[in-house]
Amino acid sequence: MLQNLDIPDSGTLIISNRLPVKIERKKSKLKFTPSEGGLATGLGSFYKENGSWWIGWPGIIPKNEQEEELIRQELKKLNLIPVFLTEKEIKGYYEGFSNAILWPLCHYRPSYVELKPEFWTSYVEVNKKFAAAALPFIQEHTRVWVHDYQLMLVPHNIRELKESCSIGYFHHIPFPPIELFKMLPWRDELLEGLLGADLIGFHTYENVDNFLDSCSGVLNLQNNINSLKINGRKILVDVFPMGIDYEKYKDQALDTETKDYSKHIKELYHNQKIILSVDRLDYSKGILQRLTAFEILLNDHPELHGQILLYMLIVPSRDQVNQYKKLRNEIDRKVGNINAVYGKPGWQPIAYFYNSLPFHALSALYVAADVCWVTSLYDGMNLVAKEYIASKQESSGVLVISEFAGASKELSDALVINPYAVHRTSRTLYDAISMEEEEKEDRMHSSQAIVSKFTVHHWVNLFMQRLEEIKNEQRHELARKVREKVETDIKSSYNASNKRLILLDYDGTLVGFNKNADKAVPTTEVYEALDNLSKDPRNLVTIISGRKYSNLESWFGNRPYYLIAEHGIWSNYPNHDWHLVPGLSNSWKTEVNQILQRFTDRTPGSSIEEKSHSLAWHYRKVERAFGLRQAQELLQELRHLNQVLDLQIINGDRVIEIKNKLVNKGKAAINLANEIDPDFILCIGDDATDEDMFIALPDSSITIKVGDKQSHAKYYVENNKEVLQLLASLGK
Ligand SMILES: Nc1ncnc2c1ncn2[C@@H]1O[C@H](COP(=O)(O)OP(=O)(O)O[C@H]2O[C@H](CO)[C@@H](O)[C@H](O)[C@H]2O)[C@@H](O)[C@H]1O
Ligand SMILES: O=P(O)(O)OC[C@H](O)CO
Repeated sequence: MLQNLDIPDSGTLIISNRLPVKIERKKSKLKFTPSEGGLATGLGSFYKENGSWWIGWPGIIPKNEQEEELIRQELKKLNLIPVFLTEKEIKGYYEGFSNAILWPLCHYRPSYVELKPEFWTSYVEVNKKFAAAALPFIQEHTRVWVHDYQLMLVPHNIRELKESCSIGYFHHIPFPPIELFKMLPWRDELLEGLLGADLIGFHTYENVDNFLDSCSGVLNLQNNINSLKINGRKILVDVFPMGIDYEKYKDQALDTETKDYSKHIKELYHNQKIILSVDRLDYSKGILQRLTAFEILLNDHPELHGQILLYMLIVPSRDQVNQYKKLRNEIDRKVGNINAVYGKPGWQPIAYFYNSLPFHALSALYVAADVCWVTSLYDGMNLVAKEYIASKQESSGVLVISEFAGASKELSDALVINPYAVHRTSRTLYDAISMEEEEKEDRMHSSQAIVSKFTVHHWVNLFMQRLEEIKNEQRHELARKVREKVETDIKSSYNASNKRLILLDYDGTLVGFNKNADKAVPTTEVYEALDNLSKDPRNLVTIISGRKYSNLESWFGNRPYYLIAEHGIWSNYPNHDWHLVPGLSNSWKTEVNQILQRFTDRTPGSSIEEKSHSLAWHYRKVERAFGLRQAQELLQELRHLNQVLDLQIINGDRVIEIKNKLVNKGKAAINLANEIDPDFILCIGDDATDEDMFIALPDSSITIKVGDKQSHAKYYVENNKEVLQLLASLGK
């Protein structure tokens, strides 16, 4: 058994379902070959260079312990650590949950999903098995990189036991829209599993969006510029389009052996334009649609008979999963049919191969092909497209790629198709075959500029850089968090002072939010904490809120502390009589109210609150995503109007408030501070409006934000419970 690997700082512990090497038993001998599949081909060529190690399944069930040990030792030489799966685990975890639930769901095939609870049980167990296999090699400083949908629970499994290590996760396939993801009975667990990571990456922006939508819709997590907060830990979600090892494909294409083999292929199919497709056998690759489009081309262009060839290379994949078995039969039938109908002596329109090719042979095919044709119905990235481009060093060619492959977003000089539109696709294929040399070269050169820059090395570096950045941010955040040390410092300056101003926001700071604002009433703990503080004559406790003064008066009117309402418009300092800041106009209200009314009529669940000198549009009860969208539109309209009215528009927590610019919490707080001239100021708030106080108060003030958002406050606490704990501890 391996123990305590010495992974250098430059290295990473990679964990994926499949190792980049697969082992097969051929005539009772073990054969080690490179795995197919995007992740293995992408990272497999260079992970060892920086001292990384890779944990995964070698694709074989050892006959006995002796064989298992032999495999371990052989793999160890390649920096690989095997996780062996039993037949039952392969059925339940790999073929079942991974490839009969997650794969079809992520590729928009809900009807292929087999929601069997036993698949989930196996998935949970095997994810634990992978995490357990990794744990002995993980120190607190180790960088762990988990890959793909088969291991979505592993980040959480590792995080539970290794709190501070860096964990990245990359999802190589699409992430479905929330409507599909929500179908899964285990949706919460899967998301929570991923959120054990510090950085979560996807190939495209669309996937990032879908994932964040699910986090918000399923777990009710709000994101802030692609970052999420879990148990006080900040997590980043970002786009990292994967590249290929460009130099490797380029060099292989220029190799003499490759060129000779490519020439041989050309001679074999002399006078025929070779249209190449290369994929794993998978319904997501649009193989049937491709065959239909090719048939249409043959039908519409009899003059091309004998002049073109579809060279279709398919690598066997997941052949024990129902939908894959069916697909294989359908492809066999369709290819046979097209060849039978259109073929003639000396020419078959389709050359179909169902096997895996060694690298040099694949490279020769790329070199020989006049067109590379990618028809994915949905594909995370599609590396074949990029491999083809890298291989076109001395020969020309055209890439025809589906708009549903992630790679199409980068390769704008390729011919982009909708593979479902089979007639149009066949016409695009015709254009590709007949394209002028000059245009081919132009398009290929621009594509090469992109593929050679955004390589797999670039991808790894970028991902690791972002992982380090987020870890640094987490460390920084930790220092800002009010914990034992910070609390002791606050207490000692509190104890050393004689005139203390304590400014407290109300909603989100002293009490939690409630969908019904009237129900967010003060709790016994709130009264206790504030009463306790007020007992000390050196303290001036002040609640400073956006609420109407009537609200504050009804809850706290009989208390010794002071109240400031409507962001500073009303105050009962110094004699507990309410008074208004003079000179404020309300003439703007009618016009703004009309706009708010229009949005309220269009947005079920939203409401308008009229205060004496402000208007607030609440959307806490509106379906989250819809509410946010409506709020964006409303903000835009209000800002436009505000060019004339010159009001303050506050984008708060599920509320947009419009008020006179002359008053804000910052001005109210500093005015009060100037009047009483305290030697200690504590100010706590959670909202955008509280930022005005954090900015306006003197630097010596202790400012605390509730919830760790971007803030001008010096410190933060997680929630209102922590606020009350802190206040209670000061009162002691
Ligand atoms: N017959 C054959 N012989 C030898 N090699 C063969 C072969 N057929 C295919 N391959 C190789 O297998 C790889 C396939 O990678 P793809 O990106 O095209 O799809 P895949 O679905 O496996 O990858 C998943 O991961 C990748 C990487 O993230 C995403 O691009 C993709 O969308 C996602 O589904 C290529 O490197 C290709 O060269
Ligand atoms: O053959 P599989 O099932 O390991 O799939 C390989 C693909 O790269 C999955 O992303």
